[in-house]
Amino acid sequence: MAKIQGLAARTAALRMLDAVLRRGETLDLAEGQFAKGLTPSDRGLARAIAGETLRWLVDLDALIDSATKDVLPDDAKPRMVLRMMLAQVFRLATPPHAVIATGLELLSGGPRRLAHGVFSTLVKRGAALPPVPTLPAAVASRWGERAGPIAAALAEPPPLDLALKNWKETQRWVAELGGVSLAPGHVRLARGTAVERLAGFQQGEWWVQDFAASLPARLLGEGNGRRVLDLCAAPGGKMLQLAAAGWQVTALDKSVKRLDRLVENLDRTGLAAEVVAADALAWEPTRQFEAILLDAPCTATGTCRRNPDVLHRVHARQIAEMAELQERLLERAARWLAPGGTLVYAVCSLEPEEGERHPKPEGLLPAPIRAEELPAGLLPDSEGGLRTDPGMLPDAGGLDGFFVARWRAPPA
Ligand SMILES: C[S@@+](CC[C@H](N)C(=O)[O-])C[C@H]1O[C@@H](n2cnc3c(N)ncnc32)[C@H](O)[C@@H]1O
Repeated sequence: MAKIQGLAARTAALRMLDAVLRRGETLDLAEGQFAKGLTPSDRGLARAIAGETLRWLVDLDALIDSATKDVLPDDAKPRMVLRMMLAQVFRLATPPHAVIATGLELLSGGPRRLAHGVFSTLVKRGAALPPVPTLPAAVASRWGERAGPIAAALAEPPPLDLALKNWKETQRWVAELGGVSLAPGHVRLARGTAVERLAGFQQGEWWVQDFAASLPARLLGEGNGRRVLDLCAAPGGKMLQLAAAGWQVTALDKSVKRLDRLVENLDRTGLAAEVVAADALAWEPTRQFEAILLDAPCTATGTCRRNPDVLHRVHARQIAEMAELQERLLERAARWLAPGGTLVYAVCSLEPEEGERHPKPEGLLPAPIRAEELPAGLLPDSEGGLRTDPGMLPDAGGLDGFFVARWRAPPA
């Protein structure tokens, strides 16, 4: 089978799509499972095919339905293969003959003629995708008036954001890497930049972190040696920011595998933190903290530009489950703050149930985020929380969707 060039990548992409759409797995997990044995370029291709198929799924299905007499079942293999074939032609500029050779091979023993016919009809007809992907109806309804701008931002994968260890060197890295900066300590590069070959990576001068993801730690300010608990810390982007800002960090996470990546990140950057592998729902600290950053587990719908699987596998049930877990984590974190200490809560979710709708944790006081603490173009909401979404800062390349809130423990 693997004799046809590029077939291995397509086979992996098909399995990844099946895992996301039928079993509700994340695209990252599916990639790790089905593309891990591929060459880096085949792995990149498999991810691109699966990612673009998920990003444009509604529009690809509309094209397929416009060219078939009988509607193909949603989960039938011919539909899945056709979605991939069209995504390659329309999004990845793959020549049709290469798409046909690999696509039909995936259907060996199946309705190849049907797939060939639908594909050729659409290509000959000059069919095209719309300029902006159509969101699944349930997602559009959840995101309400922000659905349009978010969908517009989804049309392309996002740029590459870096967080710098030393903020004072922002202009140096902007010049050296050829990027732009939206705030001190931030550099934005064009999408598709190969990270590991860039100057400063091996030396640990920066790490990859979406600009929105850098905002929660910024809202804790300078540490000056004070103790912060980074609760749910792995793989550690925010932990590195806190350590670089002079905090004495305790980084806790329950995933040993993700903590391995956190330790690698500490080694590469030469920053320090106490690392704790524990379940935050069971763990108890031996002393209180001057600050806590709770970057809670969430549905991650705010990362839809990079992870378009969230458009299809996150539903009301997952949102409700995450909201309940976040509530329990918030309750515990609130008890671990020293008098006068600050709690910053963050989620990379676009769902209000995981953000704005969480009540203030019992026993804490509001510590509203102020406009002057935020980068140009972003404002706090009327309650002093911060909401970002991919449709914001459109001229600068957008940013992930986050919700951030801040509270304070009463003084002693
Ligand atoms: C949003 S990610 C954290 C990202 C991280 N703060 C960063 O900046 O790189 C959420 C993390 O919560 C962890 N997690 C989920 N449930 C947990 C629990 N009960 N106790 C501790 N960690 C948990 C997951 O393993 C995951 O690493």
